[in-house]
Amino acid sequence: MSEFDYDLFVIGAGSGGVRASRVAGAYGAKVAVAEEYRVGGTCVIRGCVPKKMLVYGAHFAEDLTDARRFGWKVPDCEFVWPVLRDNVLEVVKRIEGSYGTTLANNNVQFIGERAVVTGPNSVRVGQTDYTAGKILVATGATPDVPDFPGAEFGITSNEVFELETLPKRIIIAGAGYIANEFAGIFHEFGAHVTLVNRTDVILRQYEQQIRERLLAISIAKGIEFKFHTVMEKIERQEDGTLKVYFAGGFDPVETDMVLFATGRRPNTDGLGLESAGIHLDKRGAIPVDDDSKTVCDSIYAVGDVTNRVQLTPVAIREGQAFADTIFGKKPWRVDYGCIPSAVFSNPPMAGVGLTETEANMKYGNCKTYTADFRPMKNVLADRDERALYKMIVHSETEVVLGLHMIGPDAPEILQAAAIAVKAKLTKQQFDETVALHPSMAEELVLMR
Ligand SMILES: Cc1cc2nc3c(=O)[nH]c(=O)nc-3n(C[C@H](O)[C@H](O)[C@H](O)COP(=O)(O)OP(=O)(O)OC[C@H]3O[C@@H](n4cnc5c(N)ncnc54)[C@H](O)[C@@H]3O)c2cc1C
Ligand SMILES: NC(=O)c1ccc[n+]([C@@H]2O[C@H](COP(=O)([O-])OP(=O)(O)OC[C@H]3O[C@@H](n4cnc5c(N)ncnc54)[C@H](O)[C@@H]3O)[C@@H](O)[C@H]2O)c1
Repeated sequence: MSEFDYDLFVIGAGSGGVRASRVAGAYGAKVAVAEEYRVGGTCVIRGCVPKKMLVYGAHFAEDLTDARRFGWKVPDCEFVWPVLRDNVLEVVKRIEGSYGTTLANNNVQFIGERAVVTGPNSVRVGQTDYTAGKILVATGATPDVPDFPGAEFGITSNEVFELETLPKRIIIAGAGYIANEFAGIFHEFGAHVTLVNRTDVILRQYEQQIRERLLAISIAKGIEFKFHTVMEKIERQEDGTLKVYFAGGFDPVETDMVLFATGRRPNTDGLGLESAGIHLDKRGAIPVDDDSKTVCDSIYAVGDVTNRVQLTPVAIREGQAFADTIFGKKPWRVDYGCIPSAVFSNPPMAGVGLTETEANMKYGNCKTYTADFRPMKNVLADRDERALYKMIVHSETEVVLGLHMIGPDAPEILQAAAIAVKAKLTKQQFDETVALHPSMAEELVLMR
């Protein structure tokens, strides 16, 4: 008999926590997972999954317009938000249910409440104390909302999926992932979208030419950008609309909705980690080593709460590596090199490996190749939107160091190409691959 109630107690049933719980359970460990909201976490309930479904739904606005150029007699169409919203929420509920079933099938005990750490081997849920050989903190992150008068009148990505009605005008704070994805979504739903950003750089971590192409296309579509400013105050007016004031001499603007997309901070408030001697970094994240272990030998942390890479597949890998290493006797570590990522903006962009600036800093002058083209579908649709692919290549070895793209289906194309970049293939090996014609992806092997 173990001296503890559980071999593993997981706090948070999101991407990282569910993977770690079910894999540890499958290895025969006695596992409990506590979740204060809904099984599935951010990705399933109010992140990647419903977001992607809204991206699909929103894109019909352009598809239906383009269809006429392809010979379809499309009558004037009406978009009914509650239908899309409720269908998306229904699918989310089904996925949540299947996550619960997976936990049960792997003998993981589910506790639907908030848990806090009370010591190296103990947690508290409500009035009940539990002990565990290992504790895994997988509590994710939460929207970081700037503090200024009236900020409470804005919403975050937590609320955006359940709106009663769609705004006709929306101001989005931030110019990162969520801001650009929802700018595309709301614009296609017919709203006037304004993005407000402290600098004039959007999606800073992406390749400059690619993000500049997104900015140019977004502006051409009618999305408005207010750069070098921040919101200073929001007032709610008698008719329910909002008046937003900006720093730096910009006139106030009336709007129906404000969405904060200003980053996500680790969910560590009141989590009791100090009871185990764990101190947070200045972003509130839990510091961990390469095995996701904290300074306390019995406590580990994975996913957004560690603020390493805030992406679902990374949280899942960290959870899997933890469970394999600790409960499966198969130790391995997550490799953070060449993580592909995408922004589901309109059009979407995606990238893997080094940007040109990063590559030049690391290796000196690198070679770059680009393909700047109008996708065939856009030609017939008479849509003046060009795709751009960019490859960064080591000047001596010819190894492809980075691949970046914007255009239709860029995330789908990049996932496959990321295998080649991760495998350190050379430009010549790309070129030796026969093009698949006609496709957009063939540009990858035809770049000059
Ligand atoms: C709008 C949006 C879109 C996104 N889109 C993408 C995308 O397209 N691709 C991508 O890779 N990533 C995307 N992400 C990021 C992705 O959702 C996260 O990186 C991922 O969910 C992190 O997983 P996690 O396990 O660390 O945390 P989470 O999935 O957030 O899970 C943490 C869980 O812990 C629970 N919890 C917190 N504190 C406690 C406590 N004390 N007790 C019990 N339970 C607790 C929370 O309720 C939550 O369910 C998106 C995020 C957002 C917000
Ligand atoms: N497609 C995807 O994979 C995807 C989609 C959505 C979210 N995510 C993940 O979720 C994380 C959070 O998304 P996000 O868009 O909120 O963050 P982000 O880090 O991508 O962007 C935050 C933006 O807010 C700005 N900002 C920060 N503080 C501010 C302040 N006080 N006032 C004004 N502007 C401020 C930043 O300059 C930046 O433009 C992302 O970093 C990403 O890891 C991923």
